[in-house]
Amino acid sequence: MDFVPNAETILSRFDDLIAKLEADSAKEKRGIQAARRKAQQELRKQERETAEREQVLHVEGLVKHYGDTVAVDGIDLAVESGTIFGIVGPNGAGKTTTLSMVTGLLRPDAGTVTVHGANVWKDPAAAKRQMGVLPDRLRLFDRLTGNQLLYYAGVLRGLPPATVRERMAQLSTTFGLDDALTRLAADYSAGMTKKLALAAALIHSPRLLVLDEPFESVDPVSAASIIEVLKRYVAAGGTVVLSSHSMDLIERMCDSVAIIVDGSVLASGTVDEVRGDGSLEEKFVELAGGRNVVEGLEWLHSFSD
Ligand SMILES: Nc1ncnc2c1ncn2[C@@H]1O[C@H](COP(=O)(O)OP(=O)(O)OP(=O)(O)O)[C@@H](O)[C@H]1O
Repeated sequence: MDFVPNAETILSRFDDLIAKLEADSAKEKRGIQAARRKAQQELRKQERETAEREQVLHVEGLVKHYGDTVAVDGIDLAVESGTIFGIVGPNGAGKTTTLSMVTGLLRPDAGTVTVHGANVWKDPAAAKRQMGVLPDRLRLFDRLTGNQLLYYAGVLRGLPPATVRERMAQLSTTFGLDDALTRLAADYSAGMTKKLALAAALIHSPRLLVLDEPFESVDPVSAASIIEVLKRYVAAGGTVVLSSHSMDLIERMCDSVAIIVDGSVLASGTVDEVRGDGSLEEKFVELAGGRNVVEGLEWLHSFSD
């Protein structure tokens, strides 16, 4: 006779089965949770690495005093690779002082600057190797010709002479300097000097370009060529930090912007974030304290002769 389990036995088997399923699923759940934790750790690690890799320039707490004048008052900046970062601000705001400290030309009173992880003041050789710099009020060796200046800029950066000559030819054509290269730098116009210095800053194809007012004195056609060169450079992974008084150029070419007033960053972010609903110029005027009221110049309206 076949054994027929009674209802109690059947219930008890169901309970066993449910308990087993619950134990299995708890075990499975623990396994899945552990796998998720591992994936999350991996993701955080990747995010950290990406953030470190992408931050080409990191400026923290930069300060510079000239006697009683506080030129730079605790500036922080973070610039990602493959972007153009614009610095704007009124005259005397501290832009040149900031960029001079970023490039290792001026020692800060406080703060740190790192370029691709290299501290500009602790490991200047490693940091400067990665930078191309167009300083403000630049002085060229003006008894040299344009050709000689570009050649020395290239070989001093360790490039083979043949490579330097090839790049010189391409840069001078791009910047419209072909006819000027045999002339002494002393005889260059302000705009030509700027373009020659920019070519010298680019010749070793640095990872980071720091350009203090690259468009000052430059004609619109040359400015368009410079913008084109810079855009292609960042598309290939290069990074540009530049200062300018042209809000139009900054809006057209920059990914991010910082507005500096009285040595402090009053706004920074993407160009869209900073300008909000208005134009960048409106935001600039608002943060810089508005336009000066012109009074007391009536004498200028009556002529002395
Ligand atoms: N070598 C110096 N000695 C004394 N004061 C200085 C020196 N260099 C700059 N300053 C002062 O530091 C402040 C910031 O000057 P900085 O040249 O950085 O301004 P900026 O934003 O580049 O101005 P601009 O748009 O006119 O070029 C100004 O008050 C300036 O007078």
